[in-house]
Amino acid sequence: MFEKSTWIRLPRNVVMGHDVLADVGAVIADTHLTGRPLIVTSPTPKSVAGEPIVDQLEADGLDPLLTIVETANFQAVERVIETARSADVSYLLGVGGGKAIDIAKMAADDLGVDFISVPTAASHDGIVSGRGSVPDGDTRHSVAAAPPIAVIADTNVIAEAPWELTTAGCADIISNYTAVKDWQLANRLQNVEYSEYAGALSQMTAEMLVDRADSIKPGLEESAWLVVKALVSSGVAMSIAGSSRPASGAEHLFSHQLDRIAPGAALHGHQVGVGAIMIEYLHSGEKGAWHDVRDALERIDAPTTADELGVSAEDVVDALTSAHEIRDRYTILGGGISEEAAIQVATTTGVI
Ligand SMILES: NC(=O)C1=CN([C@@H]2O[C@H](COP(=O)(O)OP(=O)(O)OC[C@H]3O[C@@H](n4cnc5c(N)ncnc54)[C@H](OP(=O)(O)O)[C@@H]3O)[C@@H](O)[C@H]2O)C=CC1
Ligand SMILES: O=C(CO)COP(=O)(O)O
Ligand SMILES: [Zn+2]
Repeated sequence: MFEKSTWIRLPRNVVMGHDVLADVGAVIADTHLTGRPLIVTSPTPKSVAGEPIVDQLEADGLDPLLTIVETANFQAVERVIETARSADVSYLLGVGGGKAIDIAKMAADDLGVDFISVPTAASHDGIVSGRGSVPDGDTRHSVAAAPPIAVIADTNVIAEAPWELTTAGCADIISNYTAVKDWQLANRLQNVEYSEYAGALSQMTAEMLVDRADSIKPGLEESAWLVVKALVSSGVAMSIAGSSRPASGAEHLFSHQLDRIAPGAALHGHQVGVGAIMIEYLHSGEKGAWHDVRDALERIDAPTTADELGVSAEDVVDALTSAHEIRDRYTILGGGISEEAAIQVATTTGVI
């Protein structure tokens, strides 16, 4: 008897392009959301987009509330939940980078209300996904959360964001190569369920971005458009898989460990990019595709070395040797990499 079933949750509206921030009210109306909105944002995105959205919604006769998230952690999720409950909020908007969007989507999931994703930077591929990712003590949780009912990505706002945020988003996409290889390996060695569609979509997204790398330039709205499209596509792959597997393998474990070892040193996307160079080396050896991963990162101006990330050689080796410990996710790191092997991979690839 056939007993397999799946539930793929995708956004109903993906609105992207020039000045679409002005359409927030229209999107809310189209999705039939009623009641009081809570805008969850972080300090810089607050002035770039949070406050203009408040002004727009007030002019539409709504009564929006705004709250600021400084750091992505479970306490922040709890605070947003309390704020929403005490102010009788009906739905949430996450306005900002990955931090604000993750916290808003996790709080919305707990509250059982809808959530709209308004990225102000093309810095990560969680803008569409139904996953939240937050550190918790010595570990990190990738948890199921409410996928956005709508995504509003204003390419004008995103093109004006600092260039390194866009290169971080590109690197997060380039890391899909190793994430998919790790997923396939886990399928072969551990019988982990693998989705051909999600894996192919994730890989194709990385290939399309790399093919267009030379046309991705600072300050260009066309570039913001290309990168946002790729981030949406990668998020859809995660939604199809029902996990972050298509976009998160050992290179992400390495980055999550760096977050603990050298907090705030570099952007998520940049860390996973450097991780992808080394993890590709572990998959395919010295003559393998790690050169291509490194070249693709260089072409989009993303870091390829520990120095460029602002971390030490010891930090890289620590993060590599402990990456397998933080999550029950089988990758090429298996039961762990020795210190000697970590030094060798990081040295051969020029990361340290
Ligand atoms: N759920 C998922 O599937 C995924 C989740 N993630 C998560 O997302 C986070 C990484 O995302 P990232 O966006 O790098 O992190 P942040 O949200 O911390 O944003 C990075 C920086 O960009 C700033 N910023 C955002 N928008 C603008 C803008 N328009 N102009 C100027 N500055 C801006 C932020 O300012 P400020 O400091 O003022 O907030 C912050 O300093 C991690 O926590 C990661 O785990 C990443 C990928 C997928
Ligand atoms: O960053 C992500 C995908 O790019 C999410 O992955 P995690 O589940 O490892 O946090
Ligand atoms: Zn990522």
